[in-house]
Amino acid sequence: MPFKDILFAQEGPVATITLNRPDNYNALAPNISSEMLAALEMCRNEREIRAVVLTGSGKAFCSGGDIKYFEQFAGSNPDEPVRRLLEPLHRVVMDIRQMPKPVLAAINGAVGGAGMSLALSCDLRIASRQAKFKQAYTSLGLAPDVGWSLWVGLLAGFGKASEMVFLDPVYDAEQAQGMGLVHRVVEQEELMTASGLMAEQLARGATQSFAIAKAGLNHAFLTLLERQLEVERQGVLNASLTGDYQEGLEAFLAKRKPSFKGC
Ligand SMILES: CC(C)(COP(=O)(O)OP(=O)(O)OC[C@H]1O[C@@H](n2cnc3c(N)ncnc32)[C@H](O)[C@@H]1OP(=O)(O)O)[C@@H](O)C(=O)NCCC(=O)NCCSC(=O)/C=C1/CC=CC=CO1
Repeated sequence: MPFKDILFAQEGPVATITLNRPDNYNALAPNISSEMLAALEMCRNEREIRAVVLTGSGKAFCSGGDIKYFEQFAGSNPDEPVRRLLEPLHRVVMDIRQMPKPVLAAINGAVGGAGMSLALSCDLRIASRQAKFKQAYTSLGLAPDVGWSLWVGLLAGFGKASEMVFLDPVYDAEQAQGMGLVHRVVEQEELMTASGLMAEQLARGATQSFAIAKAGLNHAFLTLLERQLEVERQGVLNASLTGDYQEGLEAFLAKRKPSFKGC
């Protein structure tokens, strides 16, 4: 299947999906999510595939929602791009969680907003030492979505989730590992080798056993996911109607600090 915004490769039992919009730091617009859905379906249906790697091309893993796409709707329909993006992205996250095979995020660089949600929805994460992590939503005048509040709350805890929401620091890979957001940190040049080796180990594992165990983990920890996605959907739509979001958008595009008014 020809893809425009992702690359798809299969080597034996390991499939690799690469987000491939490097000029926009692999930002998420509707087409890239649709292509991820198609690639995930192939991974699910192809019996030979027993492990999936998700990574990004260039300097970023994924910078979240595509701010240049949001800009096209600024003013008249500010919530429209959020609506258009959320529907396929929610399905991507559900498909990753319901994939009866392990999904490994190979985090090659910057991660922001919904890009973090995407990485955290995977089963395992290896990060390059050059990776950096930013919540990003609230600095844009939006609110976390795509399961972000659930993932970060579960993995890093309520305190760190609050720090990220209110202060929006940029964490490096070691800090992210210390918080439980990534499992391993390796040198940039070793990332794809280390990820490939881990994926091969996963692909040699008891795939049916992994599928049953993953369903059990989902049931124990993620029964709230669908409800959380709905709460976040409503939240980010409400936030997208504020003046502060307009300001956040303009400030990002003008490469300046936003001046929020609180409304
Ligand atoms: C922290 C960063 C991710 C990385 O910082 P840095 O390494 O300093 O890189 P920059 O110089 O800032 O950026 C490099 C170029 O990439 C462009 N870019 C970066 N992020 C985006 C983006 N999200 N959309 C479009 N383009 C992006 C940036 O303009 C630079 O291009 P030029 O060289 O041409 O100028 C940092 O980049 C950062 O903080 N990015 C923004 C993160 C962000 O705000 N993401 C959106 C959060 S909201 C979100 O994810 C929301 C939704 C909402 C609704 C539905 C669905 C999904 O998400």
